[in-house]
Formats: sequence, C-alpha cells, structure tokens
Amino acid sequence: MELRTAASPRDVKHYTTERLREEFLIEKVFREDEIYLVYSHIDRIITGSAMPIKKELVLTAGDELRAEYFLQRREMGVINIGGPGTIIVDGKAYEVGTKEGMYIGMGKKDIAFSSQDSENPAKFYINSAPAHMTYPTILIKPEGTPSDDVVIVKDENKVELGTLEDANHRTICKYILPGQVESCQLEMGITALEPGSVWNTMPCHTHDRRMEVYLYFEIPEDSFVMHFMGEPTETRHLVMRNEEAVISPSWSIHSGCGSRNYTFIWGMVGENQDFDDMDNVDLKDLK
Ligand SMILES: O=C(O)C(=O)C[C@H](O)C(=O)CO
Ligand SMILES: [Zn+2]
Repeated sequence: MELRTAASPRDVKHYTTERLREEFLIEKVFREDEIYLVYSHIDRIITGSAMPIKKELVLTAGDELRAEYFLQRREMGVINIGGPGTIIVDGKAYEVGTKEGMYIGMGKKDIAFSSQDSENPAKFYINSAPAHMTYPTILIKPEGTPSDDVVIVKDENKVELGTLEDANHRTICKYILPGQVESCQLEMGITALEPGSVWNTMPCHTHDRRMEVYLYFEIPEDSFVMHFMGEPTETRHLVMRNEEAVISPSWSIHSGCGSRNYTFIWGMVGENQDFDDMDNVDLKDLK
C-alpha cells in the first residue's frame, strides 16, 4: 500500500507541477492481476482498485492497517467500471456488472475479486474509510429490480444539473449516501457528462467538513481533463488522463474541464454525510 501524507494549503501554493502530481494524483489506478491501494492521511481514506484477470484477488490488511483483516475497523465502497465480475464476501458471491457497485460493511473478513471474462476484465474501483459500526453489505445497481441483496439507485438520487450552454450538463448518480445505502461516513457515486458538456462541479465548491477523491474514466487516449484544485484564490491544475484519480483536501476546490465529455466517480469521507453541505465559491472570487 502506498502512503500519502496530508498537505497544508500554505505549502501547496509553492509546489511545482511535479510535486503537485506526486502528492495528489494517483496515476495508474488499475494494475493487471493486482490489488493496488493508496492510503491517504487525509481522513484516512484508502483509494485503489482490484483488477483480476487470470486469478482471483484476495484483499488483505497489509502491514499498514495493523488489523487482522482489511475491514476489521473499516467500511468500503466498490464500483466496477470494467466487464462483469464477482465479489465474494465471507463466502457469498455477488455478481457486479459494469457501473454496478457494492457497499461492504465493517467486520466482513474474507473478500475476493474475480472477473467473468479475462478478455473483458472487471475493474473494481475501491474507496474505504474508518468505521465505527456495521451497516448491511449490499449490491448497488443504477437501474433494475431490487431484491434482498440488491438496492437500485432511487430517482431522487439521479440529479441532472447544468446546461449545454454552460458546457456543464451532467447527471450525478448517488450510490452510497444516507437514505440510499447507509454507511458510517463513506459516500460514493458516478457523475456523467452529456456530449458537448465538459465542465464538472462548476460552479465549484469546497467542503471543509469532507475530503473527496475523483476517478476520471471514459476519456479517449488522445483526450484529457484539466482538473482544478487549490484554495479558490490559489488554483492550480493537473492534467488527468483516463482512469487516473486525484485526492482533494477539504480546503481545495475540485472541478474539471475536459477536452470532451467524460465520466467520473466521486467518493467523500469526513465529518458529515450531508451531500449539499458545500461552501459554494462565488465565481467572481476565483483566481
Ligand atoms: O459534477 C458535479 O457537480 C459533481 O459530481 C460534484 C461532486 O459529486 C462533488 O464534488 C460532491 O461534493
Ligand atoms: Zn465536492
């Protein structure tokens, strides 16, 4: 597991491009036949992936957690952006299709990931945070029929925002948050931009009570997203390519403008779970 420390906004304003990328960018999130994880001291979020191709991948705590097993004192959310796959949780198999996800509660011991077709492998994107109690483990689908183990994202949690005129027409699909899928602190979802729209999270915001990580995907090889971070009056950019993630401290804006439309997964952890508790930035104040 790779470790990233927290960073002060006073230091970050002096960072070179290289240092900014070292601290905040997670460049190669998906690695073949590997579980790859980055542990950030910012709210102790773990961000990473499992990309099983030829073998099943088993999640272990590693030395860093000093725990008997990964979810001994943690919870986790998973969203699959690859082909169909399977997550086995304490012996129970969940079939997780493309853009389907899972919430796995604290205390689940044995977790293994596999792909149904090695030619079209699953790409499980993972966010995990410290937890204090166990909430039910559940498969999450954006569409379909609910059952005992499957929850469907409610219409009220598919929020269309922006306009083509402002180049920010997008839909935020909220997978894990109160009233949809309960968790101790983790919230996750997918935002998809409409063709012709390129701006996410614009108008932009900070949220002093939560940090956030974005994973950008569905970006063609010759395209990119300029991701903007920093205090609203000290903005910096990171050029982001397909399937790269970026860590956003609470004091930082997190907004992007692509060379075309794209999709991203957001994950938040911290003080509260009120999605709308944001400190909106007056665009006249951006520098
Ligand atoms: O496009 C957007 O706007 C978002 O997806 C916003 C993120 O979900 C976010 O930053 C929530 O705090
Ligand atoms: Zn945000």
